[in-house]
Amino acid sequence: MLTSSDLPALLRIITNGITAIESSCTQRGIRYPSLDDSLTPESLAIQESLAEEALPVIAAAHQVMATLMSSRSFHQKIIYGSQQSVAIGVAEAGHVAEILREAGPKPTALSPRKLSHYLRFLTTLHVFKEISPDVFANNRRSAVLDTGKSVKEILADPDAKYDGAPGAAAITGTNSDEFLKGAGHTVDTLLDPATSHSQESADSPLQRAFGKKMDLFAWYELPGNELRLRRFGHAMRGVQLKASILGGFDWAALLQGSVVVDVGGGFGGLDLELAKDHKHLQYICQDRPQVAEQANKMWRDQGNQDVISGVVKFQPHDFFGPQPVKNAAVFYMRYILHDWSDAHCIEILTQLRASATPDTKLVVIDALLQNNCLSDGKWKHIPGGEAEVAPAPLLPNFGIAKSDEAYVDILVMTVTNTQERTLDEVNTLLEATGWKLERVHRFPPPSLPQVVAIPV
Ligand SMILES: C[S@@+](CC[C@H](N)C(=O)[O-])C[C@H]1O[C@@H](n2cnc3c(N)ncnc32)[C@H](O)[C@@H]1O
Repeated sequence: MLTSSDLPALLRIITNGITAIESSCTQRGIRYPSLDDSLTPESLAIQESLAEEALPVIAAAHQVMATLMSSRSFHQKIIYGSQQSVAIGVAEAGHVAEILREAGPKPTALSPRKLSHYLRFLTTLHVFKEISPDVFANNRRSAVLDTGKSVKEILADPDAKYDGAPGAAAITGTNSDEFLKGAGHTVDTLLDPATSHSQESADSPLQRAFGKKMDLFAWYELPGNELRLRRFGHAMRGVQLKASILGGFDWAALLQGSVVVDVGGGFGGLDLELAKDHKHLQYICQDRPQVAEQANKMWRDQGNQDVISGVVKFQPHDFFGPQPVKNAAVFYMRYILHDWSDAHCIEILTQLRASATPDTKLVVIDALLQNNCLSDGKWKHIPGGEAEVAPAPLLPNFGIAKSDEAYVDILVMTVTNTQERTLDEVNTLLEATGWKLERVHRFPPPSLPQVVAIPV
């Protein structure tokens, strides 16, 4: 007798998951947002509240596609995947989401004929919709590109487009400019004996693309990169992923006046978010002098009370040098270690350890890569140490449903010549620098996990 394919099992996962989502919505008297619904905080909250239930459904749906699609079509989706980045980059550069929100003919530097082809391609990916031939409208997926500004305001000062806006437009612009230019040089960089085994950011594909030899953050400060630096800062500020910062670690339990240091904190978006809920703490956001100065000025100009009153302070500091704060309750870092090779991470963590008190906690917020096979249970003794493994026949790491970190893994190889890490790899860094892994807080994607460590 023939054994059955995985398709019936995948169908059951999809049916059970969607039934659970629908019945939860019915019980709560709400409707799960459709692709045509506006992107409101309420609809985002509904989606977030059902993220766990959605994971196996998304993983199964993609596995059905991988099973049913012809090899040629499936291969084409992979090799031409970068065309998605190109098309959405064109839509962002043309301020299309804002133009469609205002609905009506508006000036654009783009050729209407070419633009309609990019937009139609995006509609096939559920981004924008074509309501009549060559006439497009926003949908829930294209609305993420909308800065909320008027087209007139953007055209009057294009460099300020991302100031004060949600970060998706900024990260789209960053990706379709310097990141994609770097990506085109990846294979050459990996095959060139002069760079193939290098662990230095100066040897990244991005540096090769621009003909420079320096780390990404020094490069951002070169004359001519002013817009890129500003846009990157807004991209990072905009990636709030609230659970990664407000969930997990017990900020409320810290004593009144405790000092929380955000190491390499950029524009301080996370500190301002934390300060909304935890006014009893003092926040010091450290970064390169140019970034710290820009952030301080920006928030003061915007009248941010937490910055003006000193609840959140910006401090210029090079995290490779001695850490000036000697009484920190918490050192935390998001998206820092993934930008640096092991040798450089050891320098950063050693400086923090040298300034830690016996009670200081270290909170590392970065992706944790999950192997795509069954776990050997090595981290069972650490709370949160073992990631959930998907039920068969799904891929153990939930495939596309939990792939955000895998995408960034490949991205950082392009832009900083580094990789995301597994928990084993993070633990190696902690052990080498006098920190002890205490626990891991994990959240549904896209929120990043928190690795909490204490001084040995
Ligand atoms: C990927 S961004 C993350 C920003 C912020 N932690 C966040 O999650 O939004 C990396 C940050 O590290 C900062 N940085 C790079 N090199 C640094 C150094 N040597 N000392 C301090 N900050 C640095 C960059 O300026 C940038 O703001």
